[in-house]
Amino acid sequence: SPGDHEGYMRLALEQAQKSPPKPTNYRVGAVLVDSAANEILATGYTLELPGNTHAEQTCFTKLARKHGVPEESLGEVLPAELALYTTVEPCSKRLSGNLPCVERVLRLAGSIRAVYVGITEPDTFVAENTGKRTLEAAGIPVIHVKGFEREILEVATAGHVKE
Ligand SMILES: Nc1nc(=O)c(N)c(NC[C@H](O)[C@H](O)[C@H](O)COP(=O)(O)O)[nH]1
Ligand SMILES: [Zn+2]
Repeated sequence: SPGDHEGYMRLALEQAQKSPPKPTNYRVGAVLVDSAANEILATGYTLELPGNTHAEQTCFTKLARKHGVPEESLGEVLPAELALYTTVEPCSKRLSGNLPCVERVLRLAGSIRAVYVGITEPDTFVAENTGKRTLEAAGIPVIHVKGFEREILEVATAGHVKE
């Protein structure tokens, strides 16, 4: 059932499968959950919204629009007990120079209480993703939901040239 960690990660993987394959990023899916109400607040997948957009970023953009606030002030209008599920851990650096999703999660640290990830980021684009350390230092645990690693990696890298 979607009410448990595996259920939400499966939903995030279903989102990732909608992402158009590209050699320069991963196909990622994310689900933002109000864990107190056990309700899904938003879903997102890489490139769902126009521009070079990430799955997690998309969840926040959608909610900001829904609440009529800029993404930076989303923390003021969101419920206080959220969980972010993302198939690949949030980025700590983006080769495009856009704001990493770890920074976007940190802005919502009062609401997002935990981040659930399917896999850590491979080192294809960024040698070392420092997101888990950064988030946990801010009091946001990053928890690995096991069992989807092969499927998530296959979907994430579908646009990459196979060696
Ligand atoms: N967690 C996560 N969600 C995404 O939706 C996505 N595309 C990535 N990808 C991480 C990867 O490190 C960056 O995609 C590259 O660093 C290129 O950066 P851009 O995406 O062009 O800003 N990671
Ligand atoms: Zn990102």
